[in-house]
Amino acid sequence: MTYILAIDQGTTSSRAIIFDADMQIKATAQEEFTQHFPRSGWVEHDPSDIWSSVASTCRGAIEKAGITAAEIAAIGITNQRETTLVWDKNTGEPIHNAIVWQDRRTAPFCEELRKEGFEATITQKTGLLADPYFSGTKVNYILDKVEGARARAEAGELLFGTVDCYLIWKLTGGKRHVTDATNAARTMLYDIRNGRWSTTICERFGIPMSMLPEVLDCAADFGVTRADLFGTELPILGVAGDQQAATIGQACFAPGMLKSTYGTGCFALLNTGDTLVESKKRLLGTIAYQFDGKPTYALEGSIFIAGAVVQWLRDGLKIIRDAKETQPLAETADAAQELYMVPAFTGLGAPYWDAEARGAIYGLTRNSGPAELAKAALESVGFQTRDLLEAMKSDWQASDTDGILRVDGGMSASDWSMQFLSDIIGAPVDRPTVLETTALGVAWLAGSRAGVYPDQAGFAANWALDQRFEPQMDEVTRERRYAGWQDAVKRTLSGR
Ligand SMILES: Nc1ncnc2c1ncn2[C@@H]1O[C@H](COP(=O)(O)OP(=O)(O)O)[C@@H](O)[C@H]1O
Ligand SMILES: O=P(O)(O)OC[C@H](O)CO
Repeated sequence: MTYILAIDQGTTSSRAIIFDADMQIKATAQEEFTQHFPRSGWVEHDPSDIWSSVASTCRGAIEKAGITAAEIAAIGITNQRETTLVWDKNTGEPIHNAIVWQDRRTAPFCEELRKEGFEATITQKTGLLADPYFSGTKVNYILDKVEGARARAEAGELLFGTVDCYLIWKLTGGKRHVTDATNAARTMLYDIRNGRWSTTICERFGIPMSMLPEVLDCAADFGVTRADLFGTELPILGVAGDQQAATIGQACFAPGMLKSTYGTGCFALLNTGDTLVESKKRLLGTIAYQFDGKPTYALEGSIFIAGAVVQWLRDGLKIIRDAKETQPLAETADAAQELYMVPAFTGLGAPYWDAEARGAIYGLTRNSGPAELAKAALESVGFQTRDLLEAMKSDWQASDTDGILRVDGGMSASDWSMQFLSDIIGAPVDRPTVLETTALGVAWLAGSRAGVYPDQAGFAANWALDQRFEPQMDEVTRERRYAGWQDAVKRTLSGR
């Protein structure tokens, strides 16, 4: 039997999944690791936690599957995007903790970039915005704050990488310093039109080009693992950032196809083919995937809080013990009460990009209780998705897919949430049988490159529907509820 090992290095946990020759999950191992919050709005990971959790989950998954490493044809890697690492080229030692995508510490530098009019250059070249979310300003921060770092970088002693790049460096024993085009596209340093690092942006950020990895296609030769790690050398043949890997796993290969992943946050990607759309609605332009040196572009809407609002009901309000309890609670909510919860816990992402906004609940009465709050929390995810889709519709009119939204991620298991989502966007929502689409996407990249999985058309044909949710809400109610949400958001924005 032949297997593929998919590594999914996420924000709060690392997962390793063994897929069999039929692309079915054979075994999974998962490990959470510590989040560091040194100050309000700062989020860091210890690079040794990232590495050790990946190494041990890989070994754990192999053991659980009851196979030997020699039966693995290839490894695929997918990862939390934008999170930034800088390490010493000679010792391999990181010079700072990894600065996580959620970290807001570089907001003042971003403000500076906006004021001097540099944001237009960033958007033109990278498709992104001058926001702390992306890697570039984080690299600049590390070079500024760690004593002697900039001089060491200029002397060619330091390397930068996103999480995929760091893992490849570790897995190959420091032999390869490479990344893939989708991860490069999230750095704010990569010119996604011309497929090369931008000298203009690197110069403005004071980042020497010698720090940057080589950029490869998503299915490519990323090197082989050290033989002592798993007992044999294994080729790494597929890499993609997690939201792009989910787009691939959902087989959104045709322009107009759209997926939305509901984990901690929500990330919607619309395939725009050869066209890099310049959003007028503050969505991001990015690379969906790159094969044979040719990028396929996407419009992306990023929402920072989706499933995390359910975690807040559990850990903050303590009105549920398990995420699943939200559904029966929401079902018993008083239909006459129309609460709106705007979960701007860490500001609002697309299309508002308001880092200063904070969460709010509107419409509370003496009769409002856990059921109404749970319902409002689940609805907030649907409303936020509608915001993204409205922005996408105005940026991209060429869709011939009837607006069908393919969903995945932990929260897509909630039927109630997916029905409300369909109701409020007024379009079908398709949930596939495999909810681990991120890992599947990257397993397919590696497996097809290794010659054990089907080609793109064969893989797309393999996509299987678990359930389609059709809109049941009448038009008048839909538009009244959405107007209520828009009003709630307007009242929540910081007005900066
Ligand atoms: N049945 C459910 N109903 C509502 N939310 C859920 C349900 N199951 C999981 N979630 C939410 O989904 C998220 C976990 O999804 P996952 O894809 O594992 O996220 P991540 O990869 O970002 O850690 C959590 O935030 C959790 O609150
Ligand atoms: O690790 P996740 O699933 O929270 O995904 C994080 C995204 O890649 C951030 O852009």
